[in-house]
Amino acid sequence: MPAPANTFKKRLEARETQVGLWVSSGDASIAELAAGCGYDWLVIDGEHGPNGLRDILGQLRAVGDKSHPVVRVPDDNRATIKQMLDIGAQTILVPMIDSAEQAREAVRSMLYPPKGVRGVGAAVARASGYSAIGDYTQTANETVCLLVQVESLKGLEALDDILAVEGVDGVFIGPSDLGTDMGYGPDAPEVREAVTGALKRIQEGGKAAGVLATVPDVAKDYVDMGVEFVAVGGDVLVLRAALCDLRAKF
Ligand SMILES: O=C(O)C(=O)C[C@H](O)[C@@H](O)CO
Repeated sequence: MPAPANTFKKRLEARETQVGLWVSSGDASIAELAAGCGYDWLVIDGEHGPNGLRDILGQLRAVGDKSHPVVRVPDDNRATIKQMLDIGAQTILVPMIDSAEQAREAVRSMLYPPKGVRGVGAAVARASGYSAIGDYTQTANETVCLLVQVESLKGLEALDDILAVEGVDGVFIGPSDLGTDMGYGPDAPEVREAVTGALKRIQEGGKAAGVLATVPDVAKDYVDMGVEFVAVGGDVLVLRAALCDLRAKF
């Protein structure tokens, strides 16, 4: 029996637009709740959310097959990527990618030899159903999905080289980090122009493009552009706004 198909990856390859949500709370109940709201994908945020390996494991179990969990790792550390894949993440989002070399190393971390350097331990891991999936090691390379974040001026300069890296399935432009590097907030017109231009370059470069927009009208613009994976908000941001709005009514 082969590794389970990655429906998110297949839809990226079909150039469909998938609507997602950032889940930064680190809470499995909120992840489970969000998974039932119709989002095609959910970022389980291991970079800025209070998420360790077991926290992410709990959120993967809570999301189940109700949505597609995209695990954002803290950085491009090879061992961390291996651990997230072994607990069952199929799609990994790697932040702060500034060069093609970094992107190539991230690809190698995702794949079993000879194409990569992912350590073989799936027999005792959730990814293979604790060995229920007998052919996991032989088939997993085709089902994992690597998304890299380009979110600095240096990364934008290297974007064409990053787009040429085989094994990168999608490139996400991070408005907050890119904007800060540019000297602006994420919603500044200068940042929106840079983000939009980068997204078009990604698509022209043959990769799936991704972005986060917490302002609905901006998110709609990206969906209308045909951006392939668009996060339209975050659990923490939406919850706080709703709680403040409710309190203001009394
Ligand atoms: O730079 C960005 O924007 C992102 O990478 C997304 C943020 O990190 C996310 O936490 C929302 O603020």
